[in-house]
Amino acid sequence: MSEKKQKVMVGMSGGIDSSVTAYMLQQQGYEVEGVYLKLHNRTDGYHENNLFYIEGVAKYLGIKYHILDLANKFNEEVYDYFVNSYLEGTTPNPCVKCNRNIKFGAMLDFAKEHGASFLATGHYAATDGEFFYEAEDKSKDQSYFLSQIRKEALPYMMFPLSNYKKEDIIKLGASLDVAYKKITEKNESQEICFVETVYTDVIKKHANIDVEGDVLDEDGNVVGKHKGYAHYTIGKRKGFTVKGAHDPHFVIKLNPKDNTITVGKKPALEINEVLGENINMYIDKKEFSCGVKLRYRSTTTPCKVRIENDKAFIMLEAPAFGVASGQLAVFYDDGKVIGSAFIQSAN
Ligand SMILES: Nc1ncnc2c1ncn2[C@@H]1O[C@H](COP(=O)(O)OP(=O)(O)OP(=O)(O)O)[C@@H](O)[C@H]1O
Repeated sequence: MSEKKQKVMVGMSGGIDSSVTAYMLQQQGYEVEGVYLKLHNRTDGYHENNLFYIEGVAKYLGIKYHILDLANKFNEEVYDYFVNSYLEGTTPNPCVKCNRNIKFGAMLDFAKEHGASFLATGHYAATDGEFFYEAEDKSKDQSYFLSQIRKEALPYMMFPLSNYKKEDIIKLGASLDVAYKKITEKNESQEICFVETVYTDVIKKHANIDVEGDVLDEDGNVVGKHKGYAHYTIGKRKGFTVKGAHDPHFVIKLNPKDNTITVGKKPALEINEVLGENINMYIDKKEFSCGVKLRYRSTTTPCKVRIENDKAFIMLEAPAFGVASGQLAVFYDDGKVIGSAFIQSAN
């Protein structure tokens, strides 16, 4: 008698990565089911459009798919957090929250309830069930965004694209079937799925952020004007005036209380110590040396970390520039993610 196939639930977005993920797992002999999450209605017909592509793939593969409406949870835990963070003068990371609470929180629960042994996605990262690792394709690596996922979720996760380059996935997809070919011909998805163009358009739906304010130097002197603090993030060097400045000036602080921004020259952006909160660790050590990424796409900086209660005290061994509160400090041991914390402050 043949053994029953193990079931894998695939998070399907209607994009090429998750569509090829489903194909690969079926090829590997798993029983594949898909699940589409309704998270937000960015534009009219948004879900219908995604479901059109999912339907085509599901038909080709002969698989069943589910639709799971998590719009309320997404709104509360990702969208509101995103808007509020900008209004509070910090730089949110909505994908990190979504991965922890939605995709590898509620979607994982759904997969388990439906008898799946694993949950797979088209993320570019790798896992051995105990840790995350950077993807082979470093230019697409998403391990930074996965670093707040609970340790308990890891044994259920699968990333079949971990060893592939995006262009190979597109090529493979285009060669499979017309349903896949159509997906390769549509536009690539946005960096933040609910932001159509720029983040300020989203914030503007909730608050008037176009309120002119003063630009301050590091001593608190008024040196120019800006168009509203929520338009800026740490390190930005455009869109404000600095009287008589010859050298470039960068935003070093946002002050929502009085709608001012503080600017300084490049050395003022230099950071040597970072305080992290809401830590999520995959190792038990309380003191260790590692590399830290302080934003997505930054290089790793060598550092020493001390964990105390829910905080991480991070001493950089080389300075970093333009570190924003609200982003993640992700700890790497070579390509292995050993934990992360949200940046609370840096100096
Ligand atoms: N609405 C959704 N429902 C279910 N799973 C999703 C959804 N959005 C994203 N995912 C899963 O998370 C993975 C990574 O999402 P991301 O937004 O980074 O998409 P992507 O790189 O554009 O991938 P894709 O090409 O599959 O859209 C996707 O490959 C998919 O498996």
